[in-house]
Amino acid sequence: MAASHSSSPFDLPTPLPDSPSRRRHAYHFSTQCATVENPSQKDQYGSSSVPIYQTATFKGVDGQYDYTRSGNPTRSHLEHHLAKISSAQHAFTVSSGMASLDVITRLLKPGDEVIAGDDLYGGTNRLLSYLKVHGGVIIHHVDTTNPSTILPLLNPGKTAMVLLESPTNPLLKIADIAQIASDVKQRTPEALVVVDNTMMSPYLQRPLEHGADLVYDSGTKYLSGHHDLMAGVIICNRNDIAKQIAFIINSVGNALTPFDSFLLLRGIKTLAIRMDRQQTSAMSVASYLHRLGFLVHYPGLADHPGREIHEKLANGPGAVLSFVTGDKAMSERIVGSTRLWGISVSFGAVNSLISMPCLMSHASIDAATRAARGLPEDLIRLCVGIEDPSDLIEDLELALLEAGAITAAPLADGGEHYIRTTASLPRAIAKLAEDVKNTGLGLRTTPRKQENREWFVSAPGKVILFGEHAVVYGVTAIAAAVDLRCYGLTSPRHDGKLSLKLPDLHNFEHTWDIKTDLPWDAVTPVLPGDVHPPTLDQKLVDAITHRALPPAARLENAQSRAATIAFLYLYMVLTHEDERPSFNFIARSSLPVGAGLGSSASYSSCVATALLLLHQRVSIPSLPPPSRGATPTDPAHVHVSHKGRRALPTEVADEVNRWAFIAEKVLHGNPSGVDNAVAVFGGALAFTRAGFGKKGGMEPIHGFKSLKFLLTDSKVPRDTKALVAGVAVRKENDPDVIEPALEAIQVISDEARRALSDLELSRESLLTGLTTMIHENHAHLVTLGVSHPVLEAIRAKTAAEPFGLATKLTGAGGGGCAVTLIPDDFSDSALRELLVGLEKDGYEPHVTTIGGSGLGILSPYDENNYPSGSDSEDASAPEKQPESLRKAFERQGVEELAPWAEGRGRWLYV
Ligand SMILES: Nc1ncnc2c1ncn2[C@@H]1O[C@H](COP(=O)(O)OP(=O)(O)OP(=O)(O)O)[C@@H](O)[C@H]1O
Ligand SMILES: C[C@@](O)(CCO)CC(=O)[O-]
Repeated sequence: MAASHSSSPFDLPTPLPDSPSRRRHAYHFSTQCATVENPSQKDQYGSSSVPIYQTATFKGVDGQYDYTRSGNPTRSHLEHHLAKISSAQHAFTVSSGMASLDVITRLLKPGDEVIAGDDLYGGTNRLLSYLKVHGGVIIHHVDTTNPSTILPLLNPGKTAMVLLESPTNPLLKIADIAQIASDVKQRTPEALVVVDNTMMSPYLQRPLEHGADLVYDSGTKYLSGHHDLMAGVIICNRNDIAKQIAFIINSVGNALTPFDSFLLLRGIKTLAIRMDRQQTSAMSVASYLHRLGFLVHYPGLADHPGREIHEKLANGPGAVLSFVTGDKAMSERIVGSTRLWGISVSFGAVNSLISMPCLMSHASIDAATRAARGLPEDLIRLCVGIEDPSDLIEDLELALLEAGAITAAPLADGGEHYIRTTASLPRAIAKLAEDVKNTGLGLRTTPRKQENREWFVSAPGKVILFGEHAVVYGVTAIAAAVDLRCYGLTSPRHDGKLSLKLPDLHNFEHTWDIKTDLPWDAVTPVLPGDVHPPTLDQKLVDAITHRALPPAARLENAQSRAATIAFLYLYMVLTHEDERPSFNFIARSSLPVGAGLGSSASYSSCVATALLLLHQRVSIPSLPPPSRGATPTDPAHVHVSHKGRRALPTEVADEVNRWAFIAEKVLHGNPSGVDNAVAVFGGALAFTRAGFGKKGGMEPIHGFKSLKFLLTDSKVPRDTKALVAGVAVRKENDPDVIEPALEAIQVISDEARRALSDLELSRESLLTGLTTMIHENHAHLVTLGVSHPVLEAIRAKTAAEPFGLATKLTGAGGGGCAVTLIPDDFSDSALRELLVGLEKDGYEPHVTTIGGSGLGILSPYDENNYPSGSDSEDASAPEKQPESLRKAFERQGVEELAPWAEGRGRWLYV
């Protein structure tokens, strides 16, 4: 055993170049899996499969092996192979996954403290409970999805182990292993971070690379893949820990048998190929259930709360998912009705399995504890195998039908589809009604009250990767949120006035007397619950333009003029009867304005959100008051910025999106709606405008998070409205040129969408494909007449040696920004050189990843801390008041805007 453990994990080295002109890359994971070689342990007969040394003892003294409990050649091969594929220094194999944990927990002493998750495999929980009673070990169970819950429990000198699963079993919760490991190392460096990696296998996740000290796997699952053996694997890099583990295994005598070592080695050869297939099918099954309206736990789904962190830690969402039906008896019927899905505990085999954790794998946790830890009794776990996914979905569909969980519903075109049955819906609806009653969440139907809060809202800009302009004519666009945002802040007034301040637009500011300065005779209000007609009320636009705008001298800037009309238009249309809220609104952006990154849509989304909140047409759940007094630096609530994702209900997001689209119409003339959809929903979307002979809608796209882009602002101003109108004219005049270009862009978008969601596509093929598509899409945009010499210069610069990068214009073009794909192997020094070069030419480059949060609203917790920025209050005792949120907001530099805003407290996101 010692021989294999001391060897380097890279015993299967990249071969030397066979000619200077032909490079060889390091072997990929699947090659490493399939190639079992241990140069320090050659077989005497050259057997191509590792032989089974089915012997208890070895003859002679001073040999490498003497007794199979301590070491066996078959096991050595296996452990060497496992260390290699896990990029680890040491690997050990024992008789089961639980035996791995048993070995690891033998490192503990009485009095030691262990911090573990609250959604753990039942067997893990059972062993920890045993240790608590019989070993004097103190166990703390916490929600590991929130690293800050661990911090108070890290007890220097006491905390000996932090035990994590990610994703957890069976709720698929995600723990930020890297963050937790870093916190643990900082506060209790002596504590070991241990990760159960069984759900992922070393193919998808290698926790040692994220700071874990010890990783264990149940080899019974994905590593072996056939449910024909039991095995446990332990890997680590630290020699001191490896020595103790080897000692324990030898003393306890639970090392893996030669025959099981042989079987496990055989299974590992196909790990990558099995996992690829199982994962792709799992995604299909998860999406299918999600579409039907079930609550599905799967980190591959766009609405999974831990998806962003998971994508940072792992190379895929895996092949286990779970979902709830709302009814335990119904879940039992579903499980009992499947034929292809075997009812069984465990997972990871080539055959698909279905189970109810509360009755099976987690039955050893008592019902009260299950309830306390939020494990639903009706939860169904699906472990997807390698069968044909259409058979799996069909079998599941029949079981759902048989159990009464779904039912056929007619479609408008005469066809039918399946929907979730109402049997479980009344509960959901009742719950929603209860939520609305308790928290005020959702859309308002009751009369408004005086609004005294400051509302702080924000929305991101966007980058269109494929399909700009064409999207206006029903072609699909692929777009994603960028990490630059517009922020809007309201502060109440009590003097019947309304003010708008736009510091980004030459510090434009104006105040209106609501009653006398606005053209109320021209407005037809849209009542709460109604939707705005598809076209703008031109009469109102004209009335605002001619009667409400400040004198021309103050509004010669076309940008502030448009922004003001959009703001007043929404304010007036949303107002009905006497409900005319009096407040100040100020908007600031970290986005370049009018540069093609959707500054108008993020501004529109902020205006729409602020106005809907002030008109009390939408509301959000409020937090309970803080337990201690807030100060300007301490909001007195746990700061969970970016953890508030999915906290804003869909109906609020939809309503904001509808109104942001109206504001966009004022600003853009004929917008497709893609920009405001990204500003509100965030992430990455394939967006198709409705009404061009095909179904409109949007679909989240995965796979963007890992891509790096360079956005270069050419600093050449342009006007989206004019550019969009220009394409319309060209399309009218020259359809034979423009129509084929639009069709070609649709093909590119379809291809990009397929490539980005194809989990089986290699990274290299994805990047090569995207590069080609970027070049092609740009060429079509040139045909549409929206490029600009400066954009071509940026393209040439990024494409030139030594960079060789693909760039296209993004957004409306005509100047504005260019987007460049930065491949994984592009060196930091080359990137620095490129940035310096671009800056030297007068451009503003910005390296970014895309796909972050959409609309955000700061939860209104600290009304007392930040007094309202009302004019009268400011005037009365300015020195005595703590600084208003508004003043602080205005004071921040553009660079500080985002971190400062984030630090204000708990942001709730769509
Ligand atoms: N921070 C801001 N404050 C006030 N108004 C803004 C702000 N940002 C954008 N706007 C409004 O949006 C307009 C810019 O819209 P335009 O469509 O030209 O650029 P963009 O949205 O950045 O680019 P694209 O639509 O091509 O993505 C401005 O003229 C202004 O009216
Ligand atoms: C040019 C365009 O396609 C994108 C502007 O960001 C216009 C639109 O879709 O509204």
